[in-house]
Amino acid sequence: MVALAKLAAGSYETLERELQATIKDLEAQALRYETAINNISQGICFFDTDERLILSNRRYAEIYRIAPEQLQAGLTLSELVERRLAAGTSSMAADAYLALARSVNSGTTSRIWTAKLADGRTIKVCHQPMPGGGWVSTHEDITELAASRQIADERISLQTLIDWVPDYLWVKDTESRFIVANRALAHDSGRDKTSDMIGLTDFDLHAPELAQKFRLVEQNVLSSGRPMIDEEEFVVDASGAVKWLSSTKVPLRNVKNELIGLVGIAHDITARKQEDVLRDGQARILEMIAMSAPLEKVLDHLMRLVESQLTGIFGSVLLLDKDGTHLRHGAAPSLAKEYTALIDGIAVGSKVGSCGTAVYRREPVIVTDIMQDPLWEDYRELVTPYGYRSCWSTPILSHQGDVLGVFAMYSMTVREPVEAETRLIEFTTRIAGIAIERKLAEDQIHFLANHDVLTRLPNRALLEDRLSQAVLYAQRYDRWVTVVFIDLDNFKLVNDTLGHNAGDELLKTLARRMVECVKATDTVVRLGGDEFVIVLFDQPTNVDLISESLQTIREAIAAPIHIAEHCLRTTASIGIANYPKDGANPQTLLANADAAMYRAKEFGRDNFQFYTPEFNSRAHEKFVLQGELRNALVRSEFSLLYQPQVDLRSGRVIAVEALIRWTHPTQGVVAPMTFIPTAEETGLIVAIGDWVLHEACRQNKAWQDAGLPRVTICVNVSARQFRERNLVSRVVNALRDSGLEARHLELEVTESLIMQDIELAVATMNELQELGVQISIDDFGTGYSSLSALKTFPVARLKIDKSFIDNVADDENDQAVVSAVISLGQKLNMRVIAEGVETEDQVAFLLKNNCDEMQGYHYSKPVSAQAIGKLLKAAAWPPVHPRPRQQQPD
Ligand SMILES: Nc1nc2c(ncn2[C@@H]2O[C@@H]3COP(=O)(O)O[C@H]4[C@@H](O)[C@H](n5cnc6c(=O)[nH]c(N)nc65)O[C@@H]4COP(=O)(O)O[C@H]3[C@H]2O)c(=O)[nH]1
Repeated sequence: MVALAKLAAGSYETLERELQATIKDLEAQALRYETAINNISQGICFFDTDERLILSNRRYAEIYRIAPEQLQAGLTLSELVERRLAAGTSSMAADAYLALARSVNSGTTSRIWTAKLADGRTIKVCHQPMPGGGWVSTHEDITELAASRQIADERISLQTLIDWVPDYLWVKDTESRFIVANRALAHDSGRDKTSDMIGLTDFDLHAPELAQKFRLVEQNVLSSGRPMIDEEEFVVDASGAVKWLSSTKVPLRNVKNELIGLVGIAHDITARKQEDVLRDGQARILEMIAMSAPLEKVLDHLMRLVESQLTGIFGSVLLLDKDGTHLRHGAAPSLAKEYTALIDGIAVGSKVGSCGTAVYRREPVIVTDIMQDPLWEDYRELVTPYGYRSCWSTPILSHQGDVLGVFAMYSMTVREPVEAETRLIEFTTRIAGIAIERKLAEDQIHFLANHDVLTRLPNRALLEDRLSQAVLYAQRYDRWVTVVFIDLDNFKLVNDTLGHNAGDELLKTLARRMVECVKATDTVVRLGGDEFVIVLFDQPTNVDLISESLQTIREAIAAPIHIAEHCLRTTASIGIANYPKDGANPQTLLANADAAMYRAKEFGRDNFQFYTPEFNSRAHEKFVLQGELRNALVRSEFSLLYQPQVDLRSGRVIAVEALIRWTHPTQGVVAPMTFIPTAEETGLIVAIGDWVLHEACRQNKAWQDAGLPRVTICVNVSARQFRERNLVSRVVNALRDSGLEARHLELEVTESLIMQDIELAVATMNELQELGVQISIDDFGTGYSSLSALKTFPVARLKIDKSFIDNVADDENDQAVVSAVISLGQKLNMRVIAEGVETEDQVAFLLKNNCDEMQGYHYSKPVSAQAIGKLLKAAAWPPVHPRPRQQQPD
C-alpha cells in the first residue's frame, strides 16, 4: 500500500530503486535468519496448517540423518516420516508416529517428550502450536546426557535408597566381609560413613560370642544355599543398647549363578519384643499376685520388668508404714544396697526428696536434677555418692484412693521422663497398687482369722502355733513354758448389770493390762467370752519365779477399772500348767491348764491352781459321770428325800424341802453336790429339774389327797433351769399334771442366781408369783444382793445360809449377820428361815432373835416321802423345840 501511494505520487525509477533496496534488505534479513536457524544446536522445523513443512534447519537434517535437499519447503509430514523411517531415525512405525503427532498438533499447549530412535539415540522433542495454525518443534539429541544421567541415577539411587531404609541392609562376601552397608547399620555400628564398613566383619563390631553366632548362621546360608527368613536375633549396638532384630539373609549369586556372598536385611523389633516382654511380665506378675506370692518377690519382679523396658533407669518401691508417716523398703533390685538401706524408714513430708514429698502431696513429683531441686536439699549429701541425678516419684494408690506407697524411677542423667517412661510409670503404679492392696487384704484376713476382733489379741487359732513354738524353744534350751488359763469371775454379772458395752470395755482393758505385764515374746490369747490364755515363753525352771509372774497378772486383773461412773474390781480363776512337767505338747498343756482353772473355780474362785495329775483323774471321772447321768433319768435312778421346815414358835412342820438323791448302780446313793454341778455344766439339769418338779408336786398332792395337813413343797431351781425361757410353763405343767395348787409350791433360788441377770430373774419371779407360786432365796448372805435390789424381789422367804448358823452360838460376827438378816427380812415383809440348825444353842439364839423358821438335823434329816407322811400324820404337834418323833438317816 505504501508502494502504490508512492507510485501514484512519484516516479517508477524511484519506486524500483526502493523496491530493489527492500528486496535486498529482505534477502539479507532472510540470510541472517537462515544462518541463525542453521547455527542453533537444536533441530527446528515449522509446519503449516496443512502439515506441510515451511522450514527446517541443518541440525534437524543431521539429527534425523536426512539430506538437507530432501527437506524442502512443502514436504508433507507423512513424507517426512517416510524419510526418517528410511534413514532409520524414526522412534516408531509411521502410522503410530502420525497418530501421535496429530494428537499433539490438535492441542493448543506446548509438549515436551523424549523419543528413543530406532538407532538407539535419545531425542528430546519440544512442540509448540502456532497462533495461526501449524506448529514449530525443536529437537535435541540428548543421547549422551541420558546415558550419563542413567549411570548417575543408578548409582545415586541405590545408595540413597538403601540409606533411607531405617532397617539394616548389607551385602557380605563369602568370607562374611561387608561389601555394602546402609547408613543405619554403619551408624549403629559406630561408623561415620557407610564406606567405613567395607571390609569389616562381625568380629570387628561385636563381642566374639555374638560375632561367632552370626558367622555360623551366615556360613549355614552360604553352604546350604537356602535363605534364612525372619529369624529373631539380638545385637548390642555401639551405644551398648540391646536390640532385637528380625533378620533375613539371602545367598547372592552373579550372572553365572556363582555364589558370591549374601544379602542381609534386619528389621528392629526391639519395641515389639519389649511389648511382648511387658505383656508376658505383666501376666506373670498378675499370676504371682493371684497365687499370693510374697509381696517383696512380686515387687522385685515388677521392678526388673520396668528396668528391662528402659535403659539407664533404676526402679524403687517404698511402702507406707502402718503409722502412715514413714516409708519402708519394698523393692529396688538395681539401686545401691547402701542407698536403699539409708532411705528405709524415711519420713513423709513436704520436703523429703521426691518420694517422701510425693506421698505427702499425694501426687507425682518429678525431680529432673537432684543436685539443684530444693526438695532434695536435706538429702543431697546422702544421694551424692551414688550418682543418681533425677528421680521421678509417683504415689501408689489403692482403688479407694488411699496412699499405699510410692514408686520411683532413678536416672543417672539430668532429665525428665519421656512419654514411654510416663506410660510405664502409670502401668507400674497400677500393678504395684494391686499387689500391695492384695497383700493388705490377705494380712487383714489372716489377722481376723487369728485374732479376736474386740481385744485384737491372738485367738485360739494362733494359740497352738505360738505354744508349739514356745515348746520347741524350751525343748532346745532346756527351759519351761507356762500355760496360764484365766477365767474371769462373775463377768456375766457386769454384762447383765452394766450392759454389753461395759463388758466389752472391761475385756479390752484387761486384755491391755495382761499384755502390758508380760514380755513381748509371751502370748496373750482371748479364747472367747471371759476366757484368756497366756503363754509365758522361755520360763525359768523355778515355780517360785513363775508364781511371781502370776501374781503380777492377778494384780493387773484386780486393779480397779473405771467404766462410766462405775468402779469395777475383777477377779479371776487361774489354772497353770508347765512344760515339760504337766504335758509334752500344746494340747495336753492347754487341757491341763484348763483343768487347773476349774479346780481354782471349785476352790471358790479368785485364786490360782497349779496343775496336778489328780486333776486329770478328776476330769476323767467327770467325763464318766456325764455319761452315767444321761442314763440315770431313763433308768429312773433318781429319787427325792424331804426335809421338814418347822415354824420355830409353834413347832409345826409348815414346809418340806425336796432334795434329790441318785442311786448309782454300783456306788449306791450319791449326794447332789457330787453330780448337780456336772448336770449344770452339761445342761442335763434342765431335764433332771423337770423331773424333780413333777415328782415333788405329785408327792405333795399325794400327801394332801391322803388327808395330811397341807404343807408347802420347796424345790431347788438351778441357775441353768432358771435361764430356760420356758421355766414358767414347765412349772405350770408340773402343777397341772399333779393337780397341786400353786400356793403349795415354793421355788428356792440362790442369791447368786438372781444376781447373774437381775432383770430377767425379777421378771421370771414376778410371773411365778402371779401364778401363786412362792419364791425363797437360798444361801442368803453369800451373794452380792444389794439392799435396794432386794426390795424389788417378789420373795416370800430368806434362807440364812448354813455357814452363818454353824457357829452362831459362839461367833459374834455370825451372830451379828444372822440377827441383821432376820430384822432385814422382817422389815421387807419376808419370813426368815435358818438352814442347817443342829443344836439347841442355835435354836435358842434363833428364838431369841425372832427367827421365823428353821430347818436342820436338829429337827430332822432329809427323809423319805413315807416318813414325812407319818410325821404329818401325827396328830399332836411337838412342842417348840422338840426332838422329832422319828429320824431316818439321810
Ligand atoms: N450338815 C448338815 N447339813 C444339813 C443340815 N440340814 C440340811 N442339811 C443339808 O443342807 C442342804 C440343804 O439344801 P440346799 O441348801 O438347798 O443345798 C442343796 C441344793 O443346793 C442342791 N440340791 C439338792 N436337791 C436338788 C435338786 O433337786 N435340784 C437342784 N437344783 N439342786 C438340788 O444340793 C444341795 C445339797 O443338798 P443335800 O446334800 O441334800 O443337802 C441339803 C441338806 O441335807 C444340817 O443340820 N447339817
